[in-house]
Amino acid sequence: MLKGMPPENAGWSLVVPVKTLVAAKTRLTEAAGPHRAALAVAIACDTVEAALECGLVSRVVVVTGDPVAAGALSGVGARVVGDPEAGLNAALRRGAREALRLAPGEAVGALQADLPALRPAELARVLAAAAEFDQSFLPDAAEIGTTFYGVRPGREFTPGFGGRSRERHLGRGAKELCLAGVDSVRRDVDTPDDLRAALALGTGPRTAEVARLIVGA
Ligand SMILES: Nc1nc2c(ncn2[C@@H]2O[C@H](COP(=O)(O)OP(=O)(O)OP(=O)(O)O)[C@@H](O)[C@H]2O)c(=O)[nH]1
Ligand SMILES: C=C(OP(=O)(O)O)C(=O)O
Repeated sequence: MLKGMPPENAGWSLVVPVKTLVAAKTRLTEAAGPHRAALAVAIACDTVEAALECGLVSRVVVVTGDPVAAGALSGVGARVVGDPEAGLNAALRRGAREALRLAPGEAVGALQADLPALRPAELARVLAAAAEFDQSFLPDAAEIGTTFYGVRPGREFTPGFGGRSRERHLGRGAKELCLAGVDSVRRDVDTPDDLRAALALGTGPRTAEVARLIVGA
């Protein structure tokens, strides 16, 4: 590589965790009724499809132990690996190992699976900003959790998702990305209000279709 030139491979491998569908999106149980599992799959597929449309994303590795989710997500272009069944961060580390096996020189990020309004151009802004730091993250819309955590090539991938993960990532020295105009990357969907907010931003087609079946969404 010539001095001063950007690295030849400036792409990102993104790891997306998808929990077993029977246990997924429980905060939407009442709102989604019999459509809860379909909604979880639709949201994850719209998220992954949009991520793969981002020019800075080389691949998406989905970690799941669920055969239905695995089939749907490989159908939209993700590489799927099994879940070690040791919690969310262990699943993310498993996905990161696969990403590094496939592309040792690439940056690795974790992206939540519940971003159905994700816009590829907004994700590109986040990834371009993240590339400036060894370790960084993007807080969720509520500023309590995290929707993206990433590391530059060669840096240790140590995600701290779960609960109040914004605080945890800050405490571990990850750089908080403070960017305007990336609402779609921060708009995670856990509750009926979140779903309404995502629909107002404009979701991918699968989420919109399932949401039409849910009264009040
Ligand atoms: N592969 C994998 N993904 C997980 C695991 N735990 C959580 N996730 C995923 O991580 C993200 C955040 O998880 P949670 O907020 O705990 O679960 P959720 O299904 O989004 O919602 P709730 O059931 O309402 O808590 C979701 O995309 C989950 O699918 C796990 O053990 N393995
Ligand atoms: C797991 C997390 O998200 P949520 O519970 O909001 O899905 C997190 O933000 O770390």
